[in-house]
Amino acid sequence: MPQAADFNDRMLSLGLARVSEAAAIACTPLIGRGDEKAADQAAVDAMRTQLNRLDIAGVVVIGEGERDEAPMLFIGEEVGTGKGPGVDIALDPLEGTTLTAKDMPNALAVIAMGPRGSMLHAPDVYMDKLAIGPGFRPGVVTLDMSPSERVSSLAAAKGCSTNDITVCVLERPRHEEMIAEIRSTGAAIRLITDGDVAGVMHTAEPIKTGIDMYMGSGGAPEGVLAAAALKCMGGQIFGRLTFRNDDERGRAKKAGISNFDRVYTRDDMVTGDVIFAATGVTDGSLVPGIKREVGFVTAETILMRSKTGSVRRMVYRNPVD
Ligand SMILES: O=P(O)(O)OC[C@H]1O[C@](O)(COP(=O)(O)O)[C@@H](O)[C@@H]1O
Ligand SMILES: [Mn+2]
Repeated sequence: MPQAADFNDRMLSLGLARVSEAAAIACTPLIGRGDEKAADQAAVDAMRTQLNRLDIAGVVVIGEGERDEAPMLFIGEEVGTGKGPGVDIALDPLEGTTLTAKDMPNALAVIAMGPRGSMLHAPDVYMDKLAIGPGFRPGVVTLDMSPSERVSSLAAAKGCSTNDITVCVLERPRHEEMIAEIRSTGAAIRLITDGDVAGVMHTAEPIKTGIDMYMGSGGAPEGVLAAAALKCMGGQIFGRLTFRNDDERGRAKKAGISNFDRVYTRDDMVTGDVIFAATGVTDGSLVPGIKREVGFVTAETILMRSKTGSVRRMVYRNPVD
């Protein structure tokens, strides 16, 4: 099998865009139809078909779950034609199933690819996350700081008041205390109902999105995908796995994790070069969603490579029946 040195990300990245594109387009008839499962299934099927056309010897590292609970794109599944470089794949065919079912903003089809062995095998548990965009010294905010310390430290680094900071947070009962503490600093909070991959990515383009920092817990798999995105866009992300019970600790052990308290940096989660593609399903601040007009469907993909920091936006318009 060709090794990491053969990871030709220039050409592979173009193929990757077709994969997220196919997943997003497959959701088209299911946007706003109230059926999360059907939307997710459509995205998974389309992503898998397209992924298997790529000349890679891929292994799904971040996928739809373990083999027994996910019929397709399960963790460990081999994908691609097998006739190319050995690669790790992280994917979330529909990141924001509920957002899609309700036609709310920021649902994405997401995939990232790196050389074999370069991505954290994150179990399907929660991860406490903290992210900021590019241009700050390492450690200006850390997971060990309290939420208010993070806001103050970031404001000092930006040379602004805490009132000028906006933090993005998933609206969940588990975040109530954190939200109250952030509010006590005078910072603004952009509450999102779902979709923390987009939430984290928003910190990398603060002028466009108005978001300076992301914090709170969400899926660990989404943490690795967000780390892949920030590796391309610039920015810092920290993640610490959190466990609610022994079953979840067992999942982590099975994934090869022994230190349960470890704080993972962006480059711990994604250790090598990575390429990242996300196609908008519903309209978002970073990428527009699928558009339908009679006879046509249009999809927009953001495609990025960490090696060069290049960002491509690809608009695809295709006739449909
Ligand atoms: O809804 P929970 O259990 O708080 O989990 C949060 C996770 O779910 C999401 O909001 C949506 O993920 P899916 O649409 O892939 O299920 C993620 O962005 C986030 O990491
Ligand atoms: Mn998701």
